[in-house]
Amino acid sequence: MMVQLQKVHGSQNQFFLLDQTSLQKALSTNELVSLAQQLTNPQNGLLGGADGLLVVSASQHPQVRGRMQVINSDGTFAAMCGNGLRTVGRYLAEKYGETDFKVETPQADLQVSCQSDWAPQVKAISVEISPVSFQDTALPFANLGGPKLVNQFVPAFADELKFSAVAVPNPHLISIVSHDVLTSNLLEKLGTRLNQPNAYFPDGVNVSFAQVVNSRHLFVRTFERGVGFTNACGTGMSAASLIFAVTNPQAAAFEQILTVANPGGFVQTKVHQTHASYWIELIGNATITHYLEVDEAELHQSQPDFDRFEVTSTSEDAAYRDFIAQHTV
Ligand SMILES: N[C@H](CCC[C@H](N)C(=O)O)C(=O)O
Repeated sequence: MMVQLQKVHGSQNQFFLLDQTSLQKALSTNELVSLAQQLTNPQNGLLGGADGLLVVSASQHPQVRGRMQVINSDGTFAAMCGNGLRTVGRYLAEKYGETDFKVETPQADLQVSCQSDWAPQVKAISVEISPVSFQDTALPFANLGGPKLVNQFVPAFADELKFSAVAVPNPHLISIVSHDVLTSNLLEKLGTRLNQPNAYFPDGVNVSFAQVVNSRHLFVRTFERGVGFTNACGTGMSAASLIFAVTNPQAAAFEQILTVANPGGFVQTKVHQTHASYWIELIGNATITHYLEVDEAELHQSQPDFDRFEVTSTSEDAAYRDFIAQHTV
């Protein structure tokens, strides 16, 4: 039986998307991991590979439209994916003809809301990034001087930078840096080191450097856990927005739309503070670049033959790139 997958991106953070409910026999966890690693491989994957595989399945939770699982290109599962949730949100909105609903993720059912198109063929989705925790056990992290790390020097990581660690709920290490540090090789060195066996982040960590352009505009680069450098990391940009708001009270950034640029374009964030907790709204594109048709049996193969995938390109990626070129921030 022929089934359809999508290749999608949020701010050029690229994924394959598979709806398990479209299969006669859902893929097992091992099959999903193997498929993710092969599809996304930049050398011999499909369409130049991707940063991960988004797996949609039915949710057993009431009033929830579907469930999202995130598999990084190295085969590890992630607790959350902001750019990916926007594309899953669009997929479910079009599947069910709805604009506002919740999507089940490992730690929370999160709100998704379709926005007005940012431009012709540039669909925009708002997603809830939550839960947020600064607790060491939530990332987890250790050996960083206590159960929380907020805006502290960490000489073991870099001589003159302050770092914050936060789970949204996937793990993030954030530093607000100068343009020179942002463009140095420090991010790659630190990201690589903290995603190999290390004394601080046993499960790895997404590492982001954020440059403050002004009080409503950041630029964020991320070295992702389980992937490496990506064009954008939705949870990384959300976490960086939170750290900016928390550590720069004079900017009065809470409840304000922030523009967060990245190598793949830009998104908008809004950091919400409710009593002693936070959540972040992430708004950005949800672009379908290709539709893929393949016999379901191929997906169950240990080494799928990508020549058997019928690929149809859309014109959405060109529309997105035009939009970004006209709105470079
Ligand atoms: N690499 C991340 C998952 C993907 C996050 C990123 N692509 C996003 O848009 O949030 C992790 O293992 O925590």
